[in-house]
Amino acid sequence: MFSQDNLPLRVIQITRKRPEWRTEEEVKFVQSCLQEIESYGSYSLRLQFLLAKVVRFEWFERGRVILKKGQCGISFYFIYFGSVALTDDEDGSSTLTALYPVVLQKGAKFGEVSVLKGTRRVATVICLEDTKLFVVDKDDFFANKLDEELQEELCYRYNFIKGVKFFEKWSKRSIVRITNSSKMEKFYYGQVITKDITKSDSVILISKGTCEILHLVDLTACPSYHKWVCRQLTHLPKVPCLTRKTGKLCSLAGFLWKLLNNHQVNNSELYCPWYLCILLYQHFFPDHMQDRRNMVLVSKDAEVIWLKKDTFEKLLDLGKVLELHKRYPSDDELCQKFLEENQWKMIKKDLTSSIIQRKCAPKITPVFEKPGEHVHNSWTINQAGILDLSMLHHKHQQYPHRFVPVYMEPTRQQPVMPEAKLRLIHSIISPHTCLKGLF
Ligand SMILES: Nc1ncnc2c1ncn2[C@@H]1O[C@@H]2COP(=O)(O)O[C@H]2[C@H]1O
Repeated sequence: MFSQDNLPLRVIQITRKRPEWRTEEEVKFVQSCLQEIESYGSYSLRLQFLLAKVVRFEWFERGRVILKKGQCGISFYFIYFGSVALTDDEDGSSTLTALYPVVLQKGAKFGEVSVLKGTRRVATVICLEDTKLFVVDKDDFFANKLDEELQEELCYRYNFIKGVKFFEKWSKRSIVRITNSSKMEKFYYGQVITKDITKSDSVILISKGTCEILHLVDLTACPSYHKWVCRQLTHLPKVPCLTRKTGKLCSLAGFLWKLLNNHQVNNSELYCPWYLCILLYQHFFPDHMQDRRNMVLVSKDAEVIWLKKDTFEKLLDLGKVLELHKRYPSDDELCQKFLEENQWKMIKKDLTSSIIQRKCAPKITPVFEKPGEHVHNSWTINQAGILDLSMLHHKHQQYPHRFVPVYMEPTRQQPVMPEAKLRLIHSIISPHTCLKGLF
């Protein structure tokens, strides 16, 4: 069951219990719901868990003063829903007259300054609308050693950022600022960190482990792929899709052949911050240097630190940022790499199968017969995501593959291209002379 703003009522019930009465499963549930709050989500998972154990829920009406300037700090607050204004007077009345009062919205936190430093409140906080808050009391905070945890994590982030070569000339003050606006997160092996780093609003530092940058390449748009296919199929008597000037493998145009191109980055590359470039160039480089291709960042058991783009931008020496520019390989270069790797994969595959079956293959034989007319209608992708160009030759065999139309010769009955769905391919088997019999 959810309240009006999607806060599950169960969270309210759980947070009414004393911390020691909450089960681990309940605390995890609260933790997952509090992810909505940005400032909470910026803590490490361990700290989030500890906070979820002690938070309690509170609801204030519009106009209510939550805390007053000059009081001792006994709690701090996360805004789950609503907004508050900060004022310098005690009753908050100046919010009505101030031209630009400081307003904190859903996702922000406040009241932590006096709690952590043991000082008096530096401002009065008043609700601008009905506001839902999660409160952490000072006693619970210190009893659960959250201050130590908070400090330890902050130090870790600070030291890590300070150690990155890119930041070596930054002042201590700037590093403290960027550290305070950063957050740390751990990702499992294979977990997507961001679907498109070029659109990310953070700069990502990899503090532990390795990441992969994956980029989808449309092979049909790569000249290298066209050349390669021509080379592979030169012995075919007639392949209209390759020879027609306007055709240009037009039959493949409906597909996006998936090429997963791995570019690995890890924390050993800390001092070679090209991985920063990937994230930076979209925002900070001149237009002609920008690369807007979609790139997915995937964790290989990585821990990352997100730096807020806005804070980073404010502190950044834009003159220096150009030094970070590095060109990412073009799609055609990625395609070439893929084809090279593919060739090696296929040699290995052939070698393995020829060793396994060598008794049955006494001499080198071309495996494929001349193809018939049917070849123009279908190539296949098998269950393992392998595009099998050699299947063109097996006209008599019925393979349990899903057939993918490649080229339909325009006839009167069938003048249009067949519908083709996007397919993933991991490698390509091409017609070639088999290694069978060599060993
Ligand atoms: N300029 C500001 N921007 C954001 N938050 C502020 C600002 N000034 C004060 N605060 C918050 O208002 C809170 C008032 O109580 P504290 O002094 O405990 O902690 C303070 C901060 O959390």
